[in-house]
Amino acid sequence: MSAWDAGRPILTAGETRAAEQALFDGGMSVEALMARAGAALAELVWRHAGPVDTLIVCGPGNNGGDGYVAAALLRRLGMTVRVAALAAPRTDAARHARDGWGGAVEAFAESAPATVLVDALFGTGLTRGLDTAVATKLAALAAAATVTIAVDLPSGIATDDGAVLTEGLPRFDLTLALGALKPAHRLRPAADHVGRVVVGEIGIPTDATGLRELARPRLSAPTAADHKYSRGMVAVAGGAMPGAALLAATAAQRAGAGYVALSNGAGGGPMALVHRPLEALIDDKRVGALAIGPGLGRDSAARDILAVALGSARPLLVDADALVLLGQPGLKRLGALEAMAILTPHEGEFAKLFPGIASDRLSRARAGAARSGAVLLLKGSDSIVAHPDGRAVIAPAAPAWLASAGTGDVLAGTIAAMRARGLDAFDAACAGLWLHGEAARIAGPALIADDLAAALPRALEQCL
Ligand SMILES: NC(=O)C1=CN([C@@H]2O[C@H](COP(=O)(O)OP(=O)(O)OC[C@H]3O[C@@H](n4cnc5c(N)ncnc54)[C@H](O)[C@@H]3O)[C@@H](O)[C@H]2O)[C@H](O)CC1
Ligand SMILES: [K+]
Repeated sequence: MSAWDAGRPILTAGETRAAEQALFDGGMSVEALMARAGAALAELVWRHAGPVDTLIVCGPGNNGGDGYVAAALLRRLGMTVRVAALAAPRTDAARHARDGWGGAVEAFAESAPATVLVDALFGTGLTRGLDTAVATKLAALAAAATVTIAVDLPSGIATDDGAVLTEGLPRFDLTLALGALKPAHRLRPAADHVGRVVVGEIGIPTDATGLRELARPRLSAPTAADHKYSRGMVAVAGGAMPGAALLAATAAQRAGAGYVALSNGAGGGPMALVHRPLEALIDDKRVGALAIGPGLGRDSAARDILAVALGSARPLLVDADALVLLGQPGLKRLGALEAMAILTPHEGEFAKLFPGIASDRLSRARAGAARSGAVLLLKGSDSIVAHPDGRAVIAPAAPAWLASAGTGDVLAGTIAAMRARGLDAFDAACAGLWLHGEAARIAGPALIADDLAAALPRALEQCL
């Protein structure tokens, strides 16, 4: 199974509508689908909040409809549940759901708080931020509640690009993603508001999506037939700053590569690290990944080293300074390489390499991959891996302790080890990203990049 198949599907608002439409075309009614969504919501509220007083706030669309259905089911379970509406239902299905509730409907603006707040104001149909009075009231109800649950999405975030359109939007404890995850559940800043996300399976088809969540890679342990080269040989092209290249090389070793060689190193590092000139490495067909960028520097020597790497036939991982030096001519050469390259820019490096791509992070990562013909990993607290064919993977938020010097070098070395063990460029970037995030969780607070490399074997263990 590739990294692609393993991850949970993520659907945009348009893809969700199309997937629902496929069910309707097959003879299902909107009401029947809403009944499933409402049942999933009622079960979630019952399981996570228990029989305490609950307020469900409903909007005019089908998100509100889900709320009415759940209210009726929870009342049947004996729960004390109240419903408040922002406006009367505007869809047939939502009207049908409100009729099924049949109980009192309070005015949203005047509704009193409850222990559990369920936000069914707006979901994928949100077209703009909440009006100030609505946002203020929602925030007050959330602040007074003990448990806050959002239906599909917290009302006030954009489904597809992760933007928060509403000031003062509460951070919910739980979000029930209906049918599938949406980009906003994983892209920041929206993802900061969703809390724990539970996917409610309502039977919509999800296989047509081009976007998935990063999943734990499945990696095999070496067998008796393996030797150091078959486990993966990594070359790291060092430069002016030996520490960063050493970190990348050490990470490649700790991520399971059987043989790691560093060029232009200043010596030092693990005794098992081999020091060899770049010229000797680029013609060595056993080298399954050549990482360039960490510690490369930006001087003329760095340019020469990059030119040598670009002229080699080894699968490349281009990071840090090498991304900055690459420029447009380098980018063109990358796309023509036989082995697909991997680029690992952070936002600043991305902006230099791809001037004029101003959009949300997901679209930027996809456009960068398409333009370069390489797999592009856009680093950040919500890292994205994009393939030139349009597929993309979003990583769940990584520990913020990763924001420290050298952690990017460790990521580069980890991905290089995955590439050298035989994974394709996309799977290698995904696997390395997962291991890196897990190593950060293992290393814990105040980690330094060295700790991260040291924690990689324990992260790797979870993938065997
Ligand atoms: N489509 C289905 O069959 C099912 C959908 N499910 C749930 O429905 C929502 C999406 O429903 P939809 O009716 O398309 O949109 P919303 O309920 O999110 O709201 C649309 C409604 O609100 C108006 N509107 C939009 N933004 C604002 C705003 N800022 N202020 C005021 N009004 C606004 C807009 O004009 C429309 O009238 C999905 O998330 C699921 O929860 C079910 O899961 C299954 C069936
Ligand atoms: K909602």
